[in-house]
Amino acid sequence: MDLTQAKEKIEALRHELEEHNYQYYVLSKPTISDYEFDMKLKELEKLEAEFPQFFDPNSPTQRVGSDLNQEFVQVNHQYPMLSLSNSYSEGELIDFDQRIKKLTDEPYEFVCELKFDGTSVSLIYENGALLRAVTRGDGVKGDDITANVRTIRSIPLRLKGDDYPASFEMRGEILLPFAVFAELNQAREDIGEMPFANPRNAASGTIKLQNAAEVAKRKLDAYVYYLLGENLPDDGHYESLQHARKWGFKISEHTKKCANINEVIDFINYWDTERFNLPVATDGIVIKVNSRRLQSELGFTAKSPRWAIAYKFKAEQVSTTLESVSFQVGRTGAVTPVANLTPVLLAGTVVKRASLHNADIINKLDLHLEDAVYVEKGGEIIPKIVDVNDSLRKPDAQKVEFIHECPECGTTLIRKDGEAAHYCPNETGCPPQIKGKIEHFISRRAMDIDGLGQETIELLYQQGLIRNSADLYDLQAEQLIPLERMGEKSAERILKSLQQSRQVPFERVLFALGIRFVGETVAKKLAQKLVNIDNLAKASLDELTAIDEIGIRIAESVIAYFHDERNRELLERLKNQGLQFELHESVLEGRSQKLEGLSIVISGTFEKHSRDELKELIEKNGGKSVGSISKKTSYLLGGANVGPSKLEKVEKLGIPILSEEEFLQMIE
Ligand SMILES: NC(=O)c1ccc[n+]([C@@H]2O[C@H](COP(=O)([O-])OP(=O)(O)OC[C@H]3O[C@@H](n4cnc5c(N)ncnc54)[C@H](O)[C@@H]3O)[C@@H](O)[C@H]2O)c1
Ligand SMILES: [Zn+2]
Repeated sequence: MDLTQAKEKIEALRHELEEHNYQYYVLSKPTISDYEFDMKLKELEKLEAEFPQFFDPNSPTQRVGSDLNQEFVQVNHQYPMLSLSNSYSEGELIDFDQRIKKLTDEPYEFVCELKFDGTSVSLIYENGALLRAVTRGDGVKGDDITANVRTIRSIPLRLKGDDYPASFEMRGEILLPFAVFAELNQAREDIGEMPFANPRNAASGTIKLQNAAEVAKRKLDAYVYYLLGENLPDDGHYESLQHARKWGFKISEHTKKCANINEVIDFINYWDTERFNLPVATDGIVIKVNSRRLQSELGFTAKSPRWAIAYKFKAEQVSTTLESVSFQVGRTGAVTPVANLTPVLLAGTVVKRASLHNADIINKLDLHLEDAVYVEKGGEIIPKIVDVNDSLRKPDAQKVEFIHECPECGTTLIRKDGEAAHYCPNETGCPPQIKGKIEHFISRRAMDIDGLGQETIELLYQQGLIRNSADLYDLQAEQLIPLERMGEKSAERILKSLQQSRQVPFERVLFALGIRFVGETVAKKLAQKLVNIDNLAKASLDELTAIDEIGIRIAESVIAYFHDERNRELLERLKNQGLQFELHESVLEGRSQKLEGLSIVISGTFEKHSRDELKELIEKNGGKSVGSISKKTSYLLGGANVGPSKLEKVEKLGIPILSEEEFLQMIE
């Protein structure tokens, strides 16, 4: 390779890696696997070492990938938040041990920790209280996510005991346990939202939401793993963590002290498969030198500490045969292909099926029946097919084709522009969709009908007693009692609960209707803004998209819903049954139009109200709360610590700044 070629290659790699960093850290939507990313990074590192004349401090090899986001206030880290160097083999670990031996004469121990796969956070404690929580950002400064972090129950807001340092920093990982992740994705799929690819992306996406109440609903969890500060209780990192546990921090019980690198390797081998029994995603093991004094002697490179290394598990792969592909229709009509495999042992469990997600993936793999396929189990729970060994393919093998008709009702499937999934459009006539809609309608967060579950719905459907949610309200005791596993008592309970559901507030009724993309939060927004169903049915695209958080996709879906004659009939019947289709009077109280036509940006921290409360006040008084400053912004509602870039912008555009006091006077 000559100099020009090297320079070109280096620049191309830097550019490509920067793009992947952005996809991964800012958008939480990576497009290549971590392994592929790390291999490209290593290639760049090698080239940069070979051609030092092209050194650049801004290269992805020299900096941690940035998660900074303009919507948050940024704060400088007291201690830089770095990455960890990665290794994928025992050999690299032995090299790591050798490098330390060269740098010091004294004996040392290692601490092995699970590498939790989430998003890192810095927590600042002062006098035993959580003062601030900040993301890693670009390593030097991060986004202030304190309000969101306060909703995580495993992060103590007040510490226990009295022997903690007056001021210190705790580092940890915010994550979403598998079970919560599965629930969240189910809820997203229920309303036709794209599910998250894995728990890590879900956690990093959640922690950057603008609405702390929404974050609280997602039930994030966190482990902490590193203490920083001046007067720490112990020189040992391991021992410090044991103290911190007594102060109320959640520390993994699987942290272990190891006397030498061989013990480290044993620990790694044990967790290579055992990690699949954990309730949370892990992607490796972190190995740290225990003594802090030695840590500071060893110091840092530009990007990572010399006293620690991450060993990353390669996702385990096995080869097996693809027997057939079946197509499942979900409750929103989305059709999911599933691969049926010759059963094979993978990471401790027998795998018979793998997710294929959508038609694009089938085409990309160029799947044929009887193919030898590689199956992998990564951060997700359901394994996936990652590759095909096409050298083993028989010449007459049959290509896997995506179906054109719904396997449940025969309707021709459709695919919307820009969407990967195929849908059965027969919303009111396709059995899984009918049942799915009714199940959603009766669910706890919607109409909350007691005594009715998936099985009973199935039964009532088979008996021809229900075809939509309004049919539920026509059910009679004598129709229910003869049903299998029913009885007078259960029938009574169902009818009573249906009766009570007539009091369920409008916003939940709206959510229960199961309009595509109208989840709980959107339903609430629509109800509060438009007050009753008739206004909603009449609302134009412009009116709908003018509402905070309602984008074109949701607006179009709402319009299409009311456009459908069958939905209008259904609503008429539900109205006649006495369900709530209007906001309750008590909610309407305290509303005004004092801020009509004003769009206000909130920034900084306030004394009397949280940012969420202020947002609600703006909306309650007819104003619009927007995220970023533009020419159309009427005011900046500024508290303490308004970001400098925001201040600069309002000055340039001549936008007046309101204090919290002034704002409250405006709406008095
Ligand atoms: N697929 C992509 O497009 C893409 C893009 C960028 C980065 N990545 C992946 O991200 C990784 C680099 O990200 P990174 O810089 O966050 O490094 P990293 O995730 O490999 O390691 C550092 C992080 O580990 C976490 N961690 C978990 N448990 C820990 C413990 N016990 N002690 C210390 N830290 C712990 C912390 O959040 C810390 O920031 C690479 O492995 C790369 O594969 C992938
Ligand atoms: Zn169908």
